Amino acid sequence: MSQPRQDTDPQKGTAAADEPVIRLEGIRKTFRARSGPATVLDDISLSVRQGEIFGIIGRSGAGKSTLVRCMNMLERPTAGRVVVAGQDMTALSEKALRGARHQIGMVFQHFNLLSARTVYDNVALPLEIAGRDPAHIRETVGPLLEMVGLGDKAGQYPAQLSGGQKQRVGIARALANDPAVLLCDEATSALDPETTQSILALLKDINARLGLTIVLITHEMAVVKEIADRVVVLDQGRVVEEGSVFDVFTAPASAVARSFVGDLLNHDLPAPVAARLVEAPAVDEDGVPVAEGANPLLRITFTGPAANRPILGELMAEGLLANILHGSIDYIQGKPFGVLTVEVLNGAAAMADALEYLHAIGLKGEIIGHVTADHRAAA
Ligand SMILES: Nc1ncnc2c1ncn2[C@@H]1O[C@H](COP(=O)(O)OP(=O)(O)OP(=O)(O)O)[C@@H](O)[C@H]1O
Repeated sequence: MSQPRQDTDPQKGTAAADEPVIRLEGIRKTFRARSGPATVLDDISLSVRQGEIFGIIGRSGAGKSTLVRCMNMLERPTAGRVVVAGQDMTALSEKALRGARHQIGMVFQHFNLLSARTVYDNVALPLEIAGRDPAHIRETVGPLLEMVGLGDKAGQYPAQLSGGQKQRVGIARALANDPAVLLCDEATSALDPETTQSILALLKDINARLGLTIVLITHEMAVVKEIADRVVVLDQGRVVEEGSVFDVFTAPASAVARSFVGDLLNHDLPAPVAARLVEAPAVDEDGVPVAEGANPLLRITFTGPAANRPILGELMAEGLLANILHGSIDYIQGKPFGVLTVEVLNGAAAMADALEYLHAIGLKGEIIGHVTADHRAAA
C-alpha cells in the first residue's frame, strides 16, 4: 500500500491540507415509524481532523450506527451535508458514491469476513471489486497482512482464526483501497479485554505509521480513553459534549459523559470509609466543621502542570495532618489525572490553610463529607 497519500486517483476528493477529513454539517435523520416520524439524528455537526483518532461514544440507541451509516452514505441523511476528503457525498449519485466510498475503510464488530475465502482473498476482495490488476493486488495484500501481523496466515480460512485474528483481517481489508479514513464500528466489542488491547494497539500503530485518520464508534469509554485524541458524546441523536479526551475525562460537562467517566474511573469511597460518613456537622464559613468528633474528608483532584508535584508532602510541610483513605491515579493521553481522599486530623485552621495552598497552585481541593473521628466506634 502507498504510504504518504497522493490524491492522484480521480475518484478521490481534493481536500486542502487543513480541510477536515470528515465534515458533518447539520445532519438530521428521520425514519418513518408506525407511530409517526422518529428523528434519530438531530442537527449533528462535527469535524474529524486529518491524522487524528476521533471517538464517538454513546449508549445503546443513541444513534451511533445511524451516524456511521450516514458518514459512508449507506443511509442518506434527511437533511445536512456529509463531506469526506473534500468531496460532498450528499451531492453524489449512487454510482458516483460507490467510487467515493473507497475513501472510507470500514471495520465491523462481527468482522463480516467471507467464510469460503482465504485470509488473502478476503483482503483482496475490495481490490478486485475496484477493478485493480492482479499485480497491484499481490503488491498490496502481502504487505497489509504483514502489517496486521498475519503474514503467515494468508492461506487460512476465517474459521481457523481467533476473534482477534479475524479482526486483523477485517482491518487489512479495510485498508486495501488506501482510504482517507478508517471507520471502526464497535470494532472491539466482540473481543475479550486482552484481544481488545492488542487490536487497539494495532489501530494506534497504523494511525502513527500511516498518519491515517481513524473514527471509533463505541459504547466503551475505555476504548476512547485508550487511543482517541478527541471525542464526541452522543445522546438521543444529539452531540451533548465534544472535546479532547483528557478534558472530557477530567471535567465531563454532561450527565451522560459523567456517567461514562464514572463507569471507568471509580472514585467512589470504599465501603469501610463510606460506613464512617456522618451527617454533615455544622461548618464555619470556610466549610470546616465546628462539631466535635467528625473530621472533614478532603478530596484533591490532580490535573494540569501541578499534578506531578509531591503534593501531600507539601501539605504536610505546611502543617496538615492527614490520613490517606483512598486514592487513584490514571494516565489519559499520557497526562496524569488523579484523585486522593484524605481525612484531616488537625482541625479547622490546618484545613483552611490546605485549601488555600491547593487553590494557589492550581489544584482542586474540596470537602466532600465528614467521617467519624474514631472509626472503631462506627464499626
Ligand atoms: N431503519 C430504521 N427505521 C426506524 N428506526 C430506526 C432505524 N434504524 C435505527 N432506528 C432507530 O434509531 C435509534 C438509534 O439506533 P442506532 O442503531 O443508530 O443506535 P446505536 O447508538 O448504534 O445503538 P446500538 O449500540 O444499540 O446499536 C434507535 O431507536 C433505533 O430503533
